[in-house]
Amino acid sequence: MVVQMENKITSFVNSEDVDRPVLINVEDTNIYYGDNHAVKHVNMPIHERSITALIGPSGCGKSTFIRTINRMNDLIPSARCEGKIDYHGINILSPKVDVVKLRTEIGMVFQQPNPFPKSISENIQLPLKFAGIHNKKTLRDVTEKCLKQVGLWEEVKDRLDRSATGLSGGQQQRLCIARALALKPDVILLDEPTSALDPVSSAKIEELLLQLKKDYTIVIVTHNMQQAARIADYTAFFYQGELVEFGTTKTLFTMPEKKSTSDYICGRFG
Ligand SMILES: Nc1ncnc2c1ncn2[C@@H]1O[C@H](COP(=O)(O)OP(=O)(O)OP(=O)(O)O)[C@@H](O)[C@H]1O
Repeated sequence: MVVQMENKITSFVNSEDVDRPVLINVEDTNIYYGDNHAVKHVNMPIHERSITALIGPSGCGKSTFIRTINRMNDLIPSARCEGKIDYHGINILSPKVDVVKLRTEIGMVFQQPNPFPKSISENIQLPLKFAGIHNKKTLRDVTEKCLKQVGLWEEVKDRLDRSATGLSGGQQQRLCIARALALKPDVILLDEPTSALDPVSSAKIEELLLQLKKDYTIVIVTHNMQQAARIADYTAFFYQGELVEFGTTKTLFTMPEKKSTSDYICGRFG
C-alpha cells in the first residue's frame, strides 16, 4: 500500500532505512488501570542511538506505554503491568528492579516544561546531589556540559543563579532535557515535549533530539505526524491500546501494511 500523503509529509530527515541494535525489547506487555486494559500485548524493539516515535489517536495508550519504560506508572495506584521489557538482560517490570537507579538510566521529559522552582544551576545539580555527587567543581562542570549539550549555555551562562521559572517555555523544556542528561542516562523518554511550545522552540527541540540521538536512545510520543516524519528513525502506531504497526519511519509512512495506519497518517481519523 503506497500512501498518497494528503497532509504533505514529503521529506524524511532519516531518509535511509536504519538497522541499529536493539537496546530494549518489549515482549507481550499489558498495562491495566483497574479493569481498563489500556495497553494490549505489545511486542516491539527499541533500537539504540535512534529515535522511536509513538503515534496514535488520543487515548490509544502512548503515554501509558512510554511511562512504563521507566516505571513511572508505579506512581499510579490502579496501574498494573504484565509482560517483559528486557533492558540489558533485566526485566524492567520485575519488582526486584531498583526504580531509582532505573530512572537514572532511563530519564523522562514531560509535555509541560516542569523545572524545579529553583535556580537554573540547581535544576541540573539537585539530581546530582541526590545521587551523592557534591564536589563543587564536578557540579559546575556537569552543569556547563549539560547546558551546552542542549544549546542553552550561551543564553543562560550569566544568570545561572536566577530562577529557572523566568526562562521562556522553550528554554525551560531544554533545561528539563539538560536535567535529564545530568545523570548520564542511556535512554531519554519524551512525552509530547513540544506540544506546549511555539514553532521556533519546537524546531530547536527537534534539532536537539537529532543531535542527542548520536549518544542516546530516544523514545518520543508525538501527535505531530510531520515531527515524527522529520526526526524519527522508527515509528510505532498505536490504536485502542494495541500496537498496530511498527517499522522504520520511512516504510511506515510510505508503505504501511495496515489500513488503519494509512488512515491515521493521512489524517482520516484521530
Ligand atoms: N492515570 C490514569 N488512571 C487511570 N486511567 C488512565 C490514566 N492514564 C491514562 N488512563 C487511561 O488509559 C488509556 C490510555 O490513555 P493514555 O493517556 O495512555 O493515552 P494516550 O494515547 O497517551 O492519549 P493522549 O494522546 O490523549 O495523551 C485511556 O483509556 C485512559 O483513560
